[in-house]
Amino acid sequence: MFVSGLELWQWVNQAKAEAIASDVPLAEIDWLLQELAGLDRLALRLESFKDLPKIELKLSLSELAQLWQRRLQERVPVQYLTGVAHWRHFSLKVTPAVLIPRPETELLIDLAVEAVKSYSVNPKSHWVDLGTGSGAIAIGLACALTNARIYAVDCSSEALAVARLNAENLGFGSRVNFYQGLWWEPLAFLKGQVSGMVSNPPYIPSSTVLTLQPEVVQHEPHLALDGGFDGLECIRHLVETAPDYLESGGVWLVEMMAGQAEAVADMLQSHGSYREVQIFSDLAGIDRFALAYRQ
Ligand SMILES: C[S@@+](CC[C@H](N)C(=O)[O-])C[C@H]1O[C@@H](n2cnc3c(N)ncnc32)[C@H](O)[C@@H]1O
Repeated sequence: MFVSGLELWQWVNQAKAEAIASDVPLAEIDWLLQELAGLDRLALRLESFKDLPKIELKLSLSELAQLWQRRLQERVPVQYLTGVAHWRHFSLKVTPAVLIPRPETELLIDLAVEAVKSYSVNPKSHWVDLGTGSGAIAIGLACALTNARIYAVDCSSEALAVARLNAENLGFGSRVNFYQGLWWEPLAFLKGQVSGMVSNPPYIPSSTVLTLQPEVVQHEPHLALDGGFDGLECIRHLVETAPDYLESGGVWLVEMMAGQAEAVADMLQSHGSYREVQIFSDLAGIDRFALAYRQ
């Protein structure tokens, strides 16, 4: 479908006014047009696309307008509307079966790489991503730890289908193995051999989930959000179960919610199987990640 630059520019102006009225970030119009009109950020910022005689859209202008109304009225996240989320340098397919990977989660990969540098890594190392969702962490690990084999687990078969597709599309299909099941359960064959466990598990207290913004509570999978009554049920389980799977010196690395750092550090310290418990903050300065090494 082709539209003139002027027609699209007129639509953008209307969409901007609607975004302001509905308290939706203006940047989301750019995200939509980057995906659906193939425009780059500079052309959008300078509005230079206005002078183009024709622009190819992946859908008609009226379909674009309908999609935008779903964003405004139904509060559907723009990533579900386009089916794409950008995370690190990857374009990941997302559907409502998977959590939209968040920017803060990107730091887990850097923390894993730093942790690897601080002890000598087995070149045939096994790393796991528990609760893989879109596959973001597994793919990030496969890209950053070029000698590692990655094992990614999720209990949702719909999420795993998305994660598999992402790994294939990004060229990591042969380095990441996917398993359906509960946390470590499908990985019994790796007991005592895992060099690193990375997880962004559900960590929001059940009573808080329903108070989250409509984009999250109405559209993202609650299976990916709900961490039980205190939000710590999954993390507690990972603290208790990981020692059977991690090799000595193996890395335990988890994302958590603001306010959980002290409780998670206590769990790791008092378990007796971990050493060098550390807390790291995200770019907003919130204590967000817990890391420890298997004794
Ligand atoms: C917060 S999401 C994280 C998704 C992805 N790793 C990311 O960071 O964007 C948590 C994931 O854990 C999965 N999950 C929840 N309970 C699980 C369980 N008992 N065993 C395995 N996966 C589980 C959910 O399906 C969801 O995909």
